[in-house]
Amino acid sequence: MSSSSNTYRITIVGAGIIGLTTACTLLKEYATNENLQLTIISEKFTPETTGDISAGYWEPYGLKTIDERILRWAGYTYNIFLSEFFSIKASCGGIMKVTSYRLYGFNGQNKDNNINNTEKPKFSELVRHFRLLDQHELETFDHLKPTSGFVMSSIVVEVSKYLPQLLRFLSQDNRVKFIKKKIHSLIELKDKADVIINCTGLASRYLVGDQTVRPARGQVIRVYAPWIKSAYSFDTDEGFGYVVPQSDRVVLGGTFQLNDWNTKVDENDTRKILRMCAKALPALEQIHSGRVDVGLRPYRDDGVRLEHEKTIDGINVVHCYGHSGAGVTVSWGCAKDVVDIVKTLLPPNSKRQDNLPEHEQLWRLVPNFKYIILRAKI
Ligand SMILES: Cc1cc2nc3c(=O)[nH]c(=O)nc-3n(C[C@H](O)[C@H](O)[C@H](O)COP(=O)(O)OP(=O)(O)OC[C@H]3O[C@@H](n4cnc5c(N)ncnc54)[C@H](O)[C@@H]3O)c2cc1C
Ligand SMILES: O=C(O)C(=O)CO
Repeated sequence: MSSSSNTYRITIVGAGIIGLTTACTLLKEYATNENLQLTIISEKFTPETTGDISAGYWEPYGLKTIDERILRWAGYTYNIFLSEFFSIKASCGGIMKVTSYRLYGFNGQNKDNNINNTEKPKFSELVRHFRLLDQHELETFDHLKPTSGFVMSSIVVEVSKYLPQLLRFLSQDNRVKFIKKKIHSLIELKDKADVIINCTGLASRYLVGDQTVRPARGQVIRVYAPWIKSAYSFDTDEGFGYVVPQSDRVVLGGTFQLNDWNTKVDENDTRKILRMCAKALPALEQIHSGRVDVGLRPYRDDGVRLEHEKTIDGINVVHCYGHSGAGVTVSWGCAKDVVDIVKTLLPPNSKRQDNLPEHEQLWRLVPNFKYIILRAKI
């Protein structure tokens, strides 16, 4: 399997949130493998990845089904992000805990028929402080007149601040190499890697010929609204809207347009997003400008593809793509499963360094990381 020097040559294609989270998890699991050579090849790096545009909000969204895998990945990711160690030490990595309100039904029409006043979303058991809103609380959103809703503690990851932290963490390890390049076929890597990890998102449509991966176009607006400190998502008569606070801007969304490849700003979408969000939070009617971003979520008909494939050319590939609107939400859970598969192909030569919780191990392995965080914080 590996080259004669028993070197473990692993190549990750894609440096979005999925690729970089996977790389960090690999370093944790192969902490004492001096024989590891990890190459990260990507056409684009932050801030040009899909995640950089995203609202970075924790909630499984934009998936045809929220199955056991999604719940397991999302729950694991939630705990990593909310662990004391991670949120304190990584706070300047753009990670925030937010109170989040989800409001169903608009003007009393409960369009989302499978949600009523008593039903909870599948992920309610995964999060802290989840509670259904009572009638009095629902009435405080009288401009929307929701029929039901809930409140919980969620997480916001400002990906354009977070990915640079992961890159710094990775670049502290001399086993890691970065290559900024577009590859046209995995065969190009055949004799250079023992295992390839495909984290190319929507581009997997071309790179591995998966025609079930399609764009789900998302447009968002970043506005200056410092009075908004909670997250809101809601139904309106024009669709699903959301308001997600980040460190110095608030992300207003959004659109979810399947098979729409347009990456240019659509002014009608901008006006619609502002109208929807102002229905939920009328003070937003004062907002007339912001930075508009467009991204193409990697939607996949059968959901996330996370599996090992031995190609006809004998290449070991572990695929991890198709996260649609939930790539941030499931990132650490997916990375763990990907690396568990890699470990069956290239067994790491040691167990964890001590019995620290998973997230502490990850960051404790590279003291500089904490230093980087503290330095960045200063
Ligand atoms: C508007 C919007 C809002 C969103 N909000 C949220 C949210 O609130 N919460 C959430 O969880 N998710 C959200 N998402 C979804 C989330 O952004 C994606 O699920 C996630 O970014 C996918 O990550 P990825 O690493 O798989 O793909 P990408 O970020 O697209 O990264 C793929 C990488 O592969 C590289 N690549 C592709 N092809 C090649 C090639 N041939 N050779 C070399 N490199 C290649 C690219 O350059 C890129 O670096 C949102 C998305 C959008 C568009
Ligand atoms: O727009 C998206 O993809 C989201 O996940 C919003 O939270």
